[in-house]
Amino acid sequence: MENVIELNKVTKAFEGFKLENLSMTVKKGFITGFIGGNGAGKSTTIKLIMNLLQPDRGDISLFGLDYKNHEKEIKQRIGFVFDNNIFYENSTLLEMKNMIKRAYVNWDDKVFNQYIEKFALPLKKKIKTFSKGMMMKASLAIALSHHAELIIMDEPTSGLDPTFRRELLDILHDLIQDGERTIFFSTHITTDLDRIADYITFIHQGQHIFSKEYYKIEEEYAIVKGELELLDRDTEREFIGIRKSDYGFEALTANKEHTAELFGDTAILEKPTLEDIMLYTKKEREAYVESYS
Ligand SMILES: Nc1ncnc2c1ncn2[C@@H]1O[C@H](COP(=O)(O)OP(=O)(O)OP(=O)(O)O)[C@@H](O)[C@H]1O
Repeated sequence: MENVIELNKVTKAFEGFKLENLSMTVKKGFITGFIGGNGAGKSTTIKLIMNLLQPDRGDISLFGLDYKNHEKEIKQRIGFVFDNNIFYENSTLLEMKNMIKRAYVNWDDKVFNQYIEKFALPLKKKIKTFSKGMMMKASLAIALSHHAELIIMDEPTSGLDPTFRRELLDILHDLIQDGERTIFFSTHITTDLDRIADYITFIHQGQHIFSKEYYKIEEEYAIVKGELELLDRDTEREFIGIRKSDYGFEALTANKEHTAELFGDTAILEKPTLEDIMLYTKKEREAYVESYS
């Protein structure tokens, strides 16, 4: 399968934060959701992918090309939806569009006008009168109007109400139907991904935890619930993070089949949410740091 984005052992350090040896790929024709807690390094990774930041070490390629020799070509092929407002507030959307279109060889006014109609956006009102949802739709309309093969978005659904979010997710879903476009977007709202993501990439404190097909997560991970007597040094090794209470324990396993064999019907296995996986991973990493510091 073709990789549209490839990061190979990418490291980027800031004071107090290090994105370390990040290797990941984004597959052509699919939607990849990019998750991680606050400060995990999602925006930093997206900026590296967009060449808005340069790595200290490691290689980044898009469409099999590197920025050093192919920056212009790569940028033409990406539609980037920013997390904050890039528009001039006193301009109209029409004025902004006429300015931005000059940067793109394949700009297509017909496509732009279709999105303007679909999103019911006013072309001649000043941007400062736009709501957050309208602003997001305007960014999306612009990102989609130059026949970009790759759409990258940093937190596109944050701050949007549920109706707008739903609408945006439906649009993203429609966009990839021809198998030619690829979407990569970061989000805090992991339930959004249940609806549309084919792949999930998860980072935590600058470390890559996994990149997986969504359905594999359900196959491999489970929440396990049982009585405390089931836990000992051996069985605890089975888990990523354990929560104990007077009534029993709840834990996450990344080895569902083996766990099911080990505990038989003494424990209950349930389907985890992405939020569960993030929470237990955070717990495990914190416990590890605590015990070795
Ligand atoms: N230009 C910079 N200079 C110094 N530190 C930075 C810079 N950009 C980001 N950081 C730090 O890097 C860390 C990761 O930030 P980043 O914005 O990539 O995380 P994130 O996963 O997008 O978080 P959030 O979900 O909260 O937006 C943070 O601790 C942040 O303060």
